[in-house]
Amino acid sequence: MARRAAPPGAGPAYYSAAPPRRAIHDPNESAFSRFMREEIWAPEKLPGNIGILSGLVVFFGGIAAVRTWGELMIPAFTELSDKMSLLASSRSAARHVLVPPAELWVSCFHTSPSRQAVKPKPRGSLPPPSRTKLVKDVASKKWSKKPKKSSRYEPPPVVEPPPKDPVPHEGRQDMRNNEKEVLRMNFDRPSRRPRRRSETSRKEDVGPLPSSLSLSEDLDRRRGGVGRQREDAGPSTTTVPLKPKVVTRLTDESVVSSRSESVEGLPSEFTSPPLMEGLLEMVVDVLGPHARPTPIQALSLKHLFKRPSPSSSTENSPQYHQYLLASETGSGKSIAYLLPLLQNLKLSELERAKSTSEPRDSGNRRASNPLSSFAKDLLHVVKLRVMCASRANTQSRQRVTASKMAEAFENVEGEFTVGANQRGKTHPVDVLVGTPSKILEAVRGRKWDHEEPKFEDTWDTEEGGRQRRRKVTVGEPQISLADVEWVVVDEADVLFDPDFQEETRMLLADISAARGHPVPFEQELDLATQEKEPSPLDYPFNLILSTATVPASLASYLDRYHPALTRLASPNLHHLPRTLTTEYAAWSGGNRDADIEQRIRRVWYEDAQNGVSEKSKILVFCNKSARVENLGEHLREKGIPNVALTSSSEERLRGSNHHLDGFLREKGEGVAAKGDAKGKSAVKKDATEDKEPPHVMITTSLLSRGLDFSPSVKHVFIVDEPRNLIDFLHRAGRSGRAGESGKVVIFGKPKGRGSNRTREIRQKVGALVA
Ligand SMILES: Nc1ncnc2c1ncn2[C@@H]1O[C@H](COP(=O)(O)OP(=O)(O)OP(=O)(O)O)[C@@H](O)[C@H]1O
Repeated sequence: MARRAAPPGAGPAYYSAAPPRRAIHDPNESAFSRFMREEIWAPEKLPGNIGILSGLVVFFGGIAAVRTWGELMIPAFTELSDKMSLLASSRSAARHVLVPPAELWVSCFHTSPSRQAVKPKPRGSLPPPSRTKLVKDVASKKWSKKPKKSSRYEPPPVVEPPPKDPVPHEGRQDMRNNEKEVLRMNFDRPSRRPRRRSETSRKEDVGPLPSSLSLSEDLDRRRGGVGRQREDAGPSTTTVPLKPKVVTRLTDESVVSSRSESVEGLPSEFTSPPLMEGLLEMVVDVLGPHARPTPIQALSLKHLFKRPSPSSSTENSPQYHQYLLASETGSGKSIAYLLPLLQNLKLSELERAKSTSEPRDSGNRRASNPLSSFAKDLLHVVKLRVMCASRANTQSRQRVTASKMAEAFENVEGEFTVGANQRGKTHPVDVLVGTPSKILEAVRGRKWDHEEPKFEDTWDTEEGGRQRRRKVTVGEPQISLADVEWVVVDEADVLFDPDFQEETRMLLADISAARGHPVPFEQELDLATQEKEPSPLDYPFNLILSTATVPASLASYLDRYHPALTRLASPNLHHLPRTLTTEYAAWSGGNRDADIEQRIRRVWYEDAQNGVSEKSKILVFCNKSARVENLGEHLREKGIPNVALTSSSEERLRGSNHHLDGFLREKGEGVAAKGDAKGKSAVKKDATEDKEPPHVMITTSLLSRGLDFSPSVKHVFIVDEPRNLIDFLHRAGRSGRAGESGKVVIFGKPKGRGSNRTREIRQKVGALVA
């Protein structure tokens, strides 16, 4: 490169003051020292390099520190995490959705490790979380020496399986199956609301119908030996000629399906014998000349008309039997138990009259059951006297006058005359009908169970006045049960459910005591419990239990306390009547009352299309009283007269039947003045005569049992989901009775939210179709 020339006149200063800056290369200098000199230590680059270098040191130092810290800490955190299963529900939900490290973090963040060592406490008792404490504790753990990991593979320690239960819990699996079954059977959704007592007690109902309702033969086999004992005992060991392995679960597919096959070998007609002439006459009168016995009646004709042989039954130890009659709704169970009962009463009365000159009226009841009008219908010829223990006939409501009693006994056939009960005379009655509580009241005296002290009492009130408690007078017993020979418990599943079982058992025990053979009575008895050793109840009278459904609690009670019970079951038990069809109606998504109204109008339109002159009667079931009232109001506004009946309805509180009379009367017929629910005994015609009778009755499960609406009611609407399948069977069973056609319409949501539920119900109802 050419050197620049010095300006003219420039001296040596020029050269020293501004020498051109250029590197002086040492030819021996290494590349590294040159790089360090020029790139690192060069004054203009040095500050930047120092910055980069310190950054790198911090970065790698940090990684190393975190790694060491992590190695030490993660086992500690894992341990903590395991112990932190006490997480509250929200956090435990987080555990399930978060990936493990996050889970660890969540756990650590919320819980103090000092709590981990102690047993998890229930939520709510934990103190507020303390993160500071966690850090402190973890810090102390950090310094504890970690055992060095061996490079050699060591197999994990062998964990011995826990020893098996020395005594296996019998039935545990069954219980689990049972629970599943309960879930399957139950229409109820799980609810967080605490159950009220009545709801809890109804829980029994929602249980599975038992597989234990097998016929007696099957039952004996399972018990191993009971059958033998019973064989010795005499005729009560009769087995049922239906398929011996009938197992009646609601969803059991193996239930006998062919009626003709199942009634083989049973009487196919009402004949005399076994019926006595007068009774046969009455059956023909009530049911018509072509009536054939239903399966349960055929079973009754075969087994319940056997009179104990003189050898097995003596004056001092007569032979008594226990029967269960179980068959679907509307299958004629009332006749099945009334015929043998009435015939037996009549025959024993005739026998007694032959052997002694004792007058007929002993003043005591000889049978007790909760059904009267039907019995009265049957008794025109055989002349037995029936009385109904209801509010109208007992002193619990108001003073009974001779005229009131005369009214109450107006329909009693035979020689019965109303006596002056008030003057201490007795009322001879052959059949007493009533609820256990009403009969107990008549037996023990009015207000026998009153909890208030039976004396007058006064005390000072807070306001300074004096309060007076009225004296409670326990009434005189009105009847004696010493002569009771037959007891029928109709709707046995209800009368032995937790709400009523105590009164029912108490009444049975009272009758036994009155007859001089007391039986043990436990006030607080859980019928479903298997804990106690059962002591069979041997009542000194004939006992018939009648029911359309047998819940698990009843089956287990009968198995344990009534081993000698003869179980007679129709093949269609726990199914809908065969003549009942099911239909599903969809909510439109708008006003549900309007949907129901539309469906009602459709029924009547179809009636008109089919040439039916009288509109069909429709029974609508809701779950709540408020819903009943609202729907009633809506229909009334739309010009559909109806009867809305709830437990708090005025008429019901008065104990009157007129609401039913109004619904069941035909056009041109007046409302019954008194007595008969069907209005048959209406003599007085009234202003309602020319009015269009209501064709719709809306109610709750209040009317789902025991009432025979046939043949008036052909349509049942189920607008709210019933509590369980048993409830459904009883509601639907108000129609399609005694071989009459009927239809049950079930409302539900076909799509959208709630449609799964509808599908589920449809499936369950489908399983009930015979
Ligand atoms: N053999 C028969 N032939 C024709 N009709 C009958 C016969 N037996 C009973 N009935 C009629 O069947 C109807 C229903 O009878 P009942 O009330 O006894 O049935 P149920 O089985 O007790 O019903 P639920 O379980 O619902 O109380 C009655 O109207 C009765 O007159």
